Amino acid sequence: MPLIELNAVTRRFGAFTALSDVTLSLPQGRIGLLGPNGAGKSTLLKILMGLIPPSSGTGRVLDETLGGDRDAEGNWRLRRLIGFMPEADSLVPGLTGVEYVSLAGELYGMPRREATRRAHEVLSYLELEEARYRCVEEYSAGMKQRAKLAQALVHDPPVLLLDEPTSGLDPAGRDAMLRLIKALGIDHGKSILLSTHLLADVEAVCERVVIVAGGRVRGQGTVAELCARRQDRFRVRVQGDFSAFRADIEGAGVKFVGDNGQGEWRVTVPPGWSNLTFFQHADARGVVIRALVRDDETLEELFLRAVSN
Ligand SMILES: Nc1ncnc2c1ncn2[C@@H]1O[C@H](COP(=O)(O)OP(=O)(O)OP(=O)(O)O)[C@@H](O)[C@H]1O
Repeated sequence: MPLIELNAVTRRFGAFTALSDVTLSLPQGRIGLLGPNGAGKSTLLKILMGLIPPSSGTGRVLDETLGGDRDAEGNWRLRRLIGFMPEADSLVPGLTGVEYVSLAGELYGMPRREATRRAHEVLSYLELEEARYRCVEEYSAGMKQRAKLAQALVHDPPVLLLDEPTSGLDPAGRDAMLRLIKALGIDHGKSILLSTHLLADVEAVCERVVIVAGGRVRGQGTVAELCARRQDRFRVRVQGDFSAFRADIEGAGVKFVGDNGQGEWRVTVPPGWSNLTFFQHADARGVVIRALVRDDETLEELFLRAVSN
């Protein structure tokens, strides 16, 4: 059964269209929802949880339908399938870690004893065992994020929707959070939709990625496929009168992405390119190639290419 299926989902807020005609079919597993701020990621997460309906279009999360005339019971079932970690600070001041997470469990419909038992369990799993009787507002940023993750896990849902889970964390805190999320997927079989504007987060955790920008899906595939679409790039440094050489290799399909005007270039090469061709053209024009080093497009650059076309 697919994790998520969406058919032409559109969401408007007044005259503004936050999501436009989104059609997706995503398998269970760890999926990155990647896009710049304002792309529509949070809107999509809210639709997937049944918090807001689509303006038009239909969809499913596992065996629960979205949209249409969902009854209250349907939305309730959907919320039991899903644990949600919001981006905004959702911690309740004055509560200890255990109280906060058990309260979330009770809100999901768990009996109090069961909710408390699970709260201890998930807090220990998320490395908050020592801190569980301290007030959540005294937690460090990393601990707060883990407490938010704990409340998403308390009812043991098969699906986790995580909105910018590394937001506000230092590098060590980020690594810890990403490691925990990945383990939830791999060791505990959770399906994860990780919404983020950070490609490195997706690379660290996810098998698949959906790129959204301006309310539309701009690309999707496995993280491995995305990496394979990276352009082959080189840094070239030449000496001599290079204008004819430049024109020759341009004619052969080389594209210039950087040029300092003094014979230092960053270029992309066409598929099947052999580096020997650089040297043959250089020879023919009496130009010396001083340096030729591989400098492939970063995933960040690839991502920018995807969202800007
Ligand atoms: N309730 C609302 N009323 C009006 N506009 C809204 C509402 N919710 C979201 N929007 C608009 O929809 C667009 C997409 O917002 P959304 O929060 O889904 O983006 P996002 O990708 O999650 O970005 P961010 O990471 O900044 O939250 C934004 O331009 C936002 O201003």
